[in-house]
Amino acid sequence: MISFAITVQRPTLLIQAEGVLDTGITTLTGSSGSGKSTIIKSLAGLVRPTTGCIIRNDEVWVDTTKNIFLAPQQRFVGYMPQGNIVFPHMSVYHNITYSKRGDEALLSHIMNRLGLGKYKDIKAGTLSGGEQQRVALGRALYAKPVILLLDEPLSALDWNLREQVRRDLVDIIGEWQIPCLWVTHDKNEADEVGQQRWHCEAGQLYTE
Ligand SMILES: Nc1ncnc2c1ncn2[C@@H]1O[C@H](COP(=O)(O)OP(=O)(O)OP(=O)(O)O)[C@@H](O)[C@H]1O
Repeated sequence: MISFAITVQRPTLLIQAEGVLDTGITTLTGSSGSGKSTIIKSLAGLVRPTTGCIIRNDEVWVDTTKNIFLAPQQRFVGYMPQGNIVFPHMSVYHNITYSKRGDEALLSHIMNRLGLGKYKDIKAGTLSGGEQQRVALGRALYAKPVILLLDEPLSALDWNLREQVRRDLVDIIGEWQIPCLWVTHDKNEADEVGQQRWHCEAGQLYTE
């Protein structure tokens, strides 16, 4: 379980967010510029909150009153950013094993589960959008994440691919039994995948 209560001061916006992430998918919707990526990046350790704390079970990731800030690599989060999600010139194998945290057994399980075995030595940049999405998820899972942070995981895909990839992501996340924060612009997508729903507006996080 991850609990947090943070603020992040941006030049034009104060972002205030408080919540608890437990096993299962929590979706985060909100208009452009409302603060969604800032919240996800704060959990990943890529943004330093101005004030507040982030705690996973008994481990303090951030406590600004005590000047505690755990670096991203110490948090073991699986983070899938928006946009270009694979290293295009690296093979699927090297993309997935990038974190060096997993082992052969986990690699083989991920390859099979995501249907990537036959692409192992292929350059990731040559794969289709949906296949690249699976490679990115494979890389996140190989890091043995304690939480998955997905920033618009379907936005780069063609419409006809989205439903299948969405179903695959939901199934796999369910099997891994970890918390997942899934950012999306699409309210229908949020309805379909989320057990818990959050919404961000003008920097303020609301539970729906
Ligand atoms: N590194 C940064 N430095 C300064 N301001 C930033 C930085 N990153 C984001 N912001 C500002 O913080 C606000 C929230 O941005 P954020 O990217 O979190 O929004 P978002 O809800 O994810 O938007 P989108 O849906 O368009 O990705 C915006 O006003 C943005 O300009």
